[in-house]
Amino acid sequence: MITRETSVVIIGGGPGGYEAALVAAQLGADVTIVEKDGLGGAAVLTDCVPSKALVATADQRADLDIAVRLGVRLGGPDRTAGDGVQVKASAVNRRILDLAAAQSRDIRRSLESVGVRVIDGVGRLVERGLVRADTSGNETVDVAADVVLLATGATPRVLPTAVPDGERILTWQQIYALDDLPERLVVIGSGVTGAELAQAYLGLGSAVTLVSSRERVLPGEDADAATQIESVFRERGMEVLSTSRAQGVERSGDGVVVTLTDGRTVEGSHALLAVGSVPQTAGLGLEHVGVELAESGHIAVDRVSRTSVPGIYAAGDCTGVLPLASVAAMQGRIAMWHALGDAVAPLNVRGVAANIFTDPEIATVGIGQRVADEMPDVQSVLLPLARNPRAKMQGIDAGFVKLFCRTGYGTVLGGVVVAPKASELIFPVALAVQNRLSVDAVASTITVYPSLSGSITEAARQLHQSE
Ligand SMILES: Cc1cc2nc3c(=O)[nH]c(=O)nc-3n(C[C@H](O)[C@H](O)[C@H](O)COP(=O)(O)OP(=O)(O)OC[C@H]3O[C@@H](n4cnc5c(N)ncnc54)[C@H](O)[C@@H]3O)c2cc1C
Ligand SMILES: NC(=O)c1ccc[n+]([C@@H]2O[C@H](COP(=O)([O-])OP(=O)(O)OC[C@H]3O[C@@H](n4cnc5c(N)ncnc54)[C@H](O)[C@@H]3O)[C@@H](O)[C@H]2O)c1
Repeated sequence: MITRETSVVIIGGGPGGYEAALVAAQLGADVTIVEKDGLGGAAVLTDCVPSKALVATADQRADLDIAVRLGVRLGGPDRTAGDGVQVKASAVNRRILDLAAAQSRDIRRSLESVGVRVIDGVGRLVERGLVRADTSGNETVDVAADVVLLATGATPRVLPTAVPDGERILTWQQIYALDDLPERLVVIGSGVTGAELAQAYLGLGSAVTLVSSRERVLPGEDADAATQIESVFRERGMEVLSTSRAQGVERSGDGVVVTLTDGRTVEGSHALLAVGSVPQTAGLGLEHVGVELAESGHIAVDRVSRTSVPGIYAAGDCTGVLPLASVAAMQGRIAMWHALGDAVAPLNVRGVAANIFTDPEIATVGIGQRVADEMPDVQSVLLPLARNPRAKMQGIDAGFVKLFCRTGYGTVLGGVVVAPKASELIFPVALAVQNRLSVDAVASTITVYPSLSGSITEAARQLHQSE
């Protein structure tokens, strides 16, 4: 039985930390959260939320191009969508920062409303069961803890030869301070962050060069999806430099020069580093209590978020399990359910739906092509969206639905959707994967006509397993 005296101290107020705090408060614990930059964490203030708001702005402009293809004329008979449409970066960025700040305030309000004590400051472990916070008001506060949750996130990786200056050599956390749109942006790194932001700036009107260290962009993703997105990038005028690694970036007059490892150089007005993240574990006092780190520097945890030290849990990007806000939040909740004796199921990353907010979006759940290729009893089908009647009406010419199922049984094991708003379309596939539904169960569900989700039931129909 939990008593009010169970003291939970959480270091880090991102999704991993604040969602855990809400659960711990609900279970009757005495909860303190220590956050140094702002509630909501990097997810809300600099990473996930601002980037998705920027993408939403770019999408509005891209929709104008579709409108013109559908016969809409703007401003006169010969005007194309791009004519006269301008993006005011300062207004876009102001809106994004305001939106992030408002979300951070909402999170503070909801935490305080359930009695969570919020300390604005830097937290660290002094010994097992004791957290010290150096507050923004220059005080030192010690809080005794029966349970500690470390949810300190990660920070952008920077190259020693490309030191961000916040003006022209930028991390993704610094782009919202710009007053003007970069005229010629060089994005270094074609992982999810690089791909999303490169396309967003292209859509807003910047000339963009993407420096991709691999043969294709989004190397970790479904190859069919990544190949299609790279084609879209190139068709819309992005310069993609494949198998190119940045050696360093230097300022040069009013711009930057990016030197590649093969000696070539790329000039731009700005460079954006999107070369991954490093876990934020330095200075946390982990060595005082013996919390083990993995070789990558992440805090090692099991599927119920336990570290190597009893009573100390960790969640989110500092664990490196799967760097998504949704997963961080679930790891944090699981930690509290486990620590406070509530019913808990271990984290299942296979059921996690994820989305890349390019245009079109790429949404995935369950097994992917790579795993499917290694399993002898998996069947798959890929249906291009171009054949879908709704897609034709909406002027959608790229995208597809791919489904994986177990041969014989027909159980849905995974799927990939490449489409506008794929993040919404993946839900029925996620529901099928999570609940082990068969392709026949999906196929027998009547969808709206015409709708993009019709392609999901059609793919399921094509995977019907005959006796
Ligand atoms: C550009 C970008 C876009 C993304 N988009 C998405 C998306 O669309 N969907 C998605 O699911 N995920 C997305 N992610 C990933 C997502 O942002 C992270 O998985 C998520 O932020 C992890 O949450 P967290 O709580 O672990 O850490 P964070 O959100 O980083 O929060 C950790 C907090 O801890 C604080 N902290 C650190 N050390 C201390 C200390 N010693 N004392 C006090 N406070 C401390 C930090 O200041 C920070 O506020 C994106 C990531 C990036 C980089
Ligand atoms: N929509 C979303 O949910 C979303 C968005 C952004 C990030 N994220 C999360 O964050 C994780 C990390 O993504 P990320 O893109 O920030 O990092 P990443 O590590 O996945 O990608 C960084 C890329 O930069 C490349 N790179 C490294 N050094 C380079 C160099 N010198 N020159 C050129 N390229 C170089 C790497 O090869 C890699 O492909 C994702 O896997 C995802 O979980 C999620």
